[in-house]
Amino acid sequence: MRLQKLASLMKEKNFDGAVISPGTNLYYLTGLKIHEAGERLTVLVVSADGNYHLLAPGLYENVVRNFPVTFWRDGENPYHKLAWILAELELSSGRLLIEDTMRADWLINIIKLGRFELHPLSSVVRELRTRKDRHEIEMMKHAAKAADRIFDEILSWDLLGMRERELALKIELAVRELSDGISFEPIVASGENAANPHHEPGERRLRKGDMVILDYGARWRGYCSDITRTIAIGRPSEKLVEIYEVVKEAQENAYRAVREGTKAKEVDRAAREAIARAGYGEYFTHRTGHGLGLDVHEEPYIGPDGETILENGMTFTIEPGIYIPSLGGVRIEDDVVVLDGKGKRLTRADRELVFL
Ligand SMILES: CSCC[C@H](N)C(=O)N1CCC[C@H]1C(=O)O
Repeated sequence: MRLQKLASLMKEKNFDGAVISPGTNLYYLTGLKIHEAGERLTVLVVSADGNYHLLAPGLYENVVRNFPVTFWRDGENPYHKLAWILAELELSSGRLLIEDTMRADWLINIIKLGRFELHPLSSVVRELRTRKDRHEIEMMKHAAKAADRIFDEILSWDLLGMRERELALKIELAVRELSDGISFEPIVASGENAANPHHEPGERRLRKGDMVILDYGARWRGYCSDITRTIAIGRPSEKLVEIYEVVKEAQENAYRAVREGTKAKEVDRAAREAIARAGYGEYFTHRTGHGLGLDVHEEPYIGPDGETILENGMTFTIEPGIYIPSLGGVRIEDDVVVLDGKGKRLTRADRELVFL
């Protein structure tokens, strides 16, 4: 069904076909769970006429069923078989969409098989994926609930003296117990490390006076959640507590700015203005949010350049932050869906500052 939608979109936009390697687009379009297959060529070829054929390594002979497929075994040259599939689907030349994340060595060999004009698959598939249907939103609610429950669990742990990477591992285990897995490696950033938005958890132990950024997410049936809460260990400096309140207000303002018909950049502006008003504008160093779904970062991006007009069914994060070198940082993040014209939080863990 979704493959047929892709085919009609390709027709509409004058593309002849698509070559799709394993990843979230392949899963979204076919439901096939083919993990990144490493170096072994695995591609789905789809024509704008609605025909499609998978080329997969022999390892999948007992896995892929009821789907038009050709297998190749180790020792064979898979590109000979791919050339045959392209010819069968009348795609030996023309305007082709290529999966954005395809390995460069595959792409280089595919280019040699014909005379193509190549374009990124995302330029077309984004039109299908950015608005989630009811089933997708249910999956995302489930992933978000798991993230909320884990935050409550974290608050019951004895965090004082724990190393960042120990806490990250405990969060990862908790996520894995409640869901299908992590949506990305948890971030635990304490004290001055919290000034780095993408800090990699290390050996630092959590101590009194720290603000600690916790950023993690769960996956449910492929769909991601992504939550950030910042907690205090003991009593941090007055400046950090003030910063917390500024970020909380910025996050709330951005959330309230979410409306069907509003541009993504208006939501970003609402957060950015609150932070600038409080005098911390230069310390908010990233966009306000990003789309969320099968990928943890996808369209629509909620940044100062976000021209996407928000529509019902769009799902994204709102996660302003303030990061001050040598002092630390604060970020608060929720997942939001546009429903009935307004934003609705999917993650709902308490946003008041917790002092542990
Ligand atoms: C996929 S790792 C980062 C997850 C995090 N929630 C996140 O998306 N961000 C943290 C800082 C800003 C934002 C980002 O755009 O990377």
